[in-house]
Amino acid sequence: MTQHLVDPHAPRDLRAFIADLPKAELHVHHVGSASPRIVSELAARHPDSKVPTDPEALADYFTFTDFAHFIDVYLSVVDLIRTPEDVRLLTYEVARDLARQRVRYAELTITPFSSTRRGIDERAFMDAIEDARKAAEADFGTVLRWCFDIPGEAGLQAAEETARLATDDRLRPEGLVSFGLGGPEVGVERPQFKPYFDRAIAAGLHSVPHAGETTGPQTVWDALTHLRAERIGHGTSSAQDPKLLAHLAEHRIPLEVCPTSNIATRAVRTLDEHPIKEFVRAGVVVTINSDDPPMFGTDLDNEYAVASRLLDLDERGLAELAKNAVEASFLDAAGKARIAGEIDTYTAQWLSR
Ligand SMILES: Nc1ncnc2c1ncn2[C@@H]1O[C@H](CCC(=O)c2cccc(C(=O)O)c2)[C@@H](O)[C@H]1O
Ligand SMILES: [Zn+2]
Repeated sequence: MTQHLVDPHAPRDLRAFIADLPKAELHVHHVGSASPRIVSELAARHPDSKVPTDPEALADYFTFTDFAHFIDVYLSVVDLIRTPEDVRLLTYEVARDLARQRVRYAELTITPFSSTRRGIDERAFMDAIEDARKAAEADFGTVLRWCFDIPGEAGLQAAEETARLATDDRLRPEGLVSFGLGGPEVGVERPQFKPYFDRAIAAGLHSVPHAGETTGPQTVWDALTHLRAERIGHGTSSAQDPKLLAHLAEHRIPLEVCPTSNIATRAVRTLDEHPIKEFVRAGVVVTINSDDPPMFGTDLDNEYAVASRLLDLDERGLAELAKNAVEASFLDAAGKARIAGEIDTYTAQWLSR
């Protein structure tokens, strides 16, 4: 495991509280969540791949010099997923890992363009993720929903394909709730994707683009104004623009904060320099997420432990963070009330021990 996983500063009993705290995760990538075991199994099936087959060697392979290097490694894992059975297995196992952390609801970001352009049939792809989603809910009680995102660097052809797969009633999966934009931000201006987000929003999907992860606050402004973002993936550079922070706070537009991701991709130098404190101080709604947990040597529980340290939170503060994610989710009202109730009951029982 790389150095990130165990946050040495979080008190032991808070980690015990976090482990069983019911949680929702809103910013976690499908391929990025493939466990070292799954990745090494897939790599063993494809000897031509540069991805190590040994889980230990994989930890070193998942150490990045910069964001571009992260994307290269990410795509080498995408290349391993070649059949609908690979997709179904990966999705079900990701759900198992989420359930182990008491994640009761997750919006998983999937990049269907990356799979269909690598030859996976689109109908078989949709059937595979839906089969896994229904099996996971039945077997683990974890509710999964999908975000389809455009790999922005792949340009408007990828945008067109992603919008088609997300809005064609013969193809779009039942679990699809949102539409995103991922990949490198440098040189990938957000306004060009407006027509595709307009089509997705018209089809009833929620807009949740990445923005401000590796570029400045203008990218976040563009995501808000041109793509009508309801939440922002990362939004890290928002802290550089007090007007943007005030806008996010006033309009209660949540940031999907992924602390360890920002360190692993070198978007932020150290956790102590992470702007999450500024977000909270400005009244911005913050949710805690893991992004690509095995690739960053972390998991959602560890991200909550990191947040407890950076924000000096006790159990009640952590429960509020968890409820922020439930409230910011696109789950129906009854589902939100159920999970928020589980959080309150669990926290009350813990504090009354
Ligand atoms: N922290 C992150 N920040 C941003 N994105 C993240 C993060 N974590 C994971 N991703 C995922 O990485 C993918 C990148 C895929 C990509 O750039 C690309 C470029 C050219 C061709 C192709 C192809 O498939 O042929 C793909 C995105 O789709 C996104 O879902
Ligand atoms: Zn992401």
